[in-house]
Amino acid sequence: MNSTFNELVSAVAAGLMVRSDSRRVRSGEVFVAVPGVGVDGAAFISDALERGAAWVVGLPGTRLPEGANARLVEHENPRVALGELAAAYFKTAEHGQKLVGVTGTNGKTTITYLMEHVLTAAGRKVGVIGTVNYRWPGFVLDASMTTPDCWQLHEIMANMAAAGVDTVVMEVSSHALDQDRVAGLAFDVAVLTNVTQDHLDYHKTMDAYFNAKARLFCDLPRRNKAGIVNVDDAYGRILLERCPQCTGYGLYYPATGGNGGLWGDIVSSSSRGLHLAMKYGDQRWELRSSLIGKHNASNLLAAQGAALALGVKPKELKSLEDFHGVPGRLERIPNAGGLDVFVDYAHTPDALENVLSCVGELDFRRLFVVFGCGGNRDRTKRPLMGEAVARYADVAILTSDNPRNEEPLAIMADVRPGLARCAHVIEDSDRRTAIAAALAEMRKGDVLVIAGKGHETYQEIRGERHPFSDAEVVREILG
Ligand SMILES: CC(=O)N[C@H]1[C@@H](OP(=O)(O)OP(=O)(O)OC[C@H]2O[C@@H](n3ccc(=O)[nH]c3=O)[C@H](O)[C@@H]2O)O[C@H](CO)[C@@H](O)[C@@H]1O[C@H](C)C(=O)N[C@@H](C)C(=O)N[C@H](CCC(=O)O)C(=O)O
Ligand SMILES: Nc1ncnc2c1ncn2[C@@H]1O[C@H](COP(=O)(O)OP(=O)(O)OP(=O)(O)O)[C@@H](O)[C@H]1O
Ligand SMILES: N[C@H](CCC[C@H](N)C(=O)O)C(=O)O
Ligand SMILES: [Mg+2]
Repeated sequence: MNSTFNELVSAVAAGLMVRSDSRRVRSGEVFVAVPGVGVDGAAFISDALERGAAWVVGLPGTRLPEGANARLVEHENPRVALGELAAAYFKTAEHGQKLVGVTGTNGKTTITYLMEHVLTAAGRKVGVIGTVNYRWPGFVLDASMTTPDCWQLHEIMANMAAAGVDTVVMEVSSHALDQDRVAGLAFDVAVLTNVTQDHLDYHKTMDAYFNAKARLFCDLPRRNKAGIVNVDDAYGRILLERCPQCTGYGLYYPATGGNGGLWGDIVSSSSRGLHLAMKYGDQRWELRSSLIGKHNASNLLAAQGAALALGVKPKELKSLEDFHGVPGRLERIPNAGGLDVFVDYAHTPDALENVLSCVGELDFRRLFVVFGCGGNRDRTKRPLMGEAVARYADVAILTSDNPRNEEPLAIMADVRPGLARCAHVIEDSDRRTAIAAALAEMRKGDVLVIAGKGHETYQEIRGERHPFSDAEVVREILG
């Protein structure tokens, strides 16, 4: 029997459970057949029916097997249907939470931490969903993905609402946008950091990658919500042309004239941090931060722009001066050896360029960089990551990141051409002994950046996650 989507929404709002994995369906429930990236959920409709599904949502043209005792709802996008059903089940729109989405190749996690800090200081109760974890006051859940799947997302927001969270700040990955994981959510503020090479294994072209990110902004103008877009980035400028209602942010306002948008001037930048001067309309204010590097100046601007859009006053932004860093992002690892060691999450060419150019400006003798590239992800970024390292490193130690299901030595071979211009390269596919080799080679006055895995507490090899932390390994070796 065919039924309408509205009938189903009402039933779900009244407590009917929805599943997108046939293996989890129980008697009387709804099965949404999602056309997946790997497989087509429609192939599991029979399985769902055998387990007692009473409703099936599928693409137009979906047929139920002869004699099936279930109601069929056709929907042109079952992923969007799933999001709307999740919103109905968890009553997402009724929570009245403000929702901020941060997208872009690099800087998302950093900006969500900065926003959590400044909004909390301004008296909000904040929940954060992103790469490191999903958290709100009194709760921390392990994150398996940067942007969880749609049902889990609505469920987390409902749990946050029950705990009194009034503002949710989340990272929205390009995969999530492409797969409608944020369907059924209404963003109040969306932020674009930058679009540089990553994830071409999935999106194939930079334009497709950008267009996935741009989807976060499409619906904002219609609902009169705010977009905060980095105009120092070429794709950011394209987005601002497409959505001129968005607010641009950028560094170097004296050079641009500083009209419109939020502009930040780097008054000074050193190993002790940043001193920024902001201009927003006719308002001006300054900020000092212990975060270092131009990329963090940009992240600070983005966080301030989004906070302003949520009604935070410029003078309340001062609380950012007490923010002292994100786990695994240029995190200094104090050690008994007294060596300058940083762990960072740079795993794209642009992130390496940014973090190494910023460390490169510090006062040191030689720069050591331990890095590798993730397996089963964009192969074409590998030599470019090598080139970024070669531009700055005196000694490059090429090793494994998360090889996943690829051969570690094959991944390293993809990176190697990029390192051609680096005078001193050490190769060791074992990340622990690679770090040990770097530490053994270092002398006082040298600095080491261990890039790529940041906060991660595992290494994924042949599909299995083994406990591994760059920071712990340094402490184990140096005491
Ligand atoms: C390639 C990719 O992104 N896949 C994601 C996608 O999978 P999918 O829905 O297409 O799943 P599928 O395996 O093709 O199956 C299709 C449907 O059949 C169903 N099924 C399957 C088997 C069965 O017996 N019965 C059944 O009903 C499945 O439940 C699913 O609904 O949707 C799933 C639900 O949201 C995600 O969990 C899954 O993420 C995979 C695990 C993943 O590793 N994704 C990574 C690449 C990712 O998304 N990373 C980003 C971070 C990127 C960044 O740093 O910027 C992230 O947000 O974490
Ligand atoms: N604004 C920025 N521009 C370029 N590189 C940046 C910027 N901010 C941070 N980075 C670099 O990128 C790394 C990752 O930063 P962060 O975790 O904030 O980004 P992300 O977008 O959340 O990444 P992911 O997609 O992996 O979750 C940092 O460790 C740093 O090396
Ligand atoms: N969210 C990122 C994390 C990459 C982290 C890096 N350590 C790697 O494994 O490549 C991704 O899925 O591309
Ligand atoms: Mg992140």
